[in-house]
Amino acid sequence: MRIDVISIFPDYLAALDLSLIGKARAAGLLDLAVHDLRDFTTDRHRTVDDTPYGGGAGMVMKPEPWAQALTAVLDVGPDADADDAPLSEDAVPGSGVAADRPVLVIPSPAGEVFRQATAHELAEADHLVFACGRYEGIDERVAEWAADRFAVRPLSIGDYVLNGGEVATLAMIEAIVRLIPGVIGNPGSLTEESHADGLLEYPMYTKPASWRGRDVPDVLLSGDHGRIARWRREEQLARTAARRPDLLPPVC
Ligand SMILES: COc1ccc(Cn2ccc3ccc(-c4cc(N)[nH]n4)cc32)cc1
Repeated sequence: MRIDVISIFPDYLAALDLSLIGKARAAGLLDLAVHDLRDFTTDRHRTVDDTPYGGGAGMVMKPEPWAQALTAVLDVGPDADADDAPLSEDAVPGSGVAADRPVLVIPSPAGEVFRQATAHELAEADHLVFACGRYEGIDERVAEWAADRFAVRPLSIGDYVLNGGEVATLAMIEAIVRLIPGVIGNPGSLTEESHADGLLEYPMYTKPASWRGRDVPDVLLSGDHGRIARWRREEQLARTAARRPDLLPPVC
């Protein structure tokens, strides 16, 4: 997988050099590059923003630097040798993730909510491009213009407002890249975590068996794997009902 990130704060993405993602890059499981949007401006002040048409507070990101940057990442990414053949249909119809069309993720408070299912979908893509906006956002015409060459996906990581797209991009890249085979040492853990089966994960314990007067549930020390599995499922359902009733499967 190839990932390109475009931002006016490229240092914000330095965390992508660390830990599992850093190791995946070193192992050749992931090809990732971060680009400074200001490198795609042409004026002396490297201007990326201007006042909003129609008035209103704040500034809006100018479209041309984005068009220059997005064109550049298409020319260096895995699509670079793509001939001018018409873009293929979606690999999964309606998914927006086509066999050879790069996905342009635009973090936005106005985007579709990014969920674990979205992470699985985007982990199948060959090329992801993240456009990290700042100010009040990016001129709307960029997403319209980009739709000819990208599957454009405005995505939100939750119903709260950040100052820009970088934190959302870090969260989404981490959620996506950990699903790539070989990135996580123990892939079995991917199937037992929250949201993997639609429910919240069960409580976890490790040594010591008794800690400050609090004991690990006896069932987990019983060695009865069937009983342990049943207890864990009951705990998942109880925890999900208490904290995220919206995730509970419908009662038939
Ligand atoms: C018009 O209202 C606003 C619009 C944008 C902003 C700040 N901002 C600028 C770019 C950008 C990209 C993503 C996000 C974001 C994503 C999530 N889930 N929360 N916040 C926020 C962003 C403030 C206000």
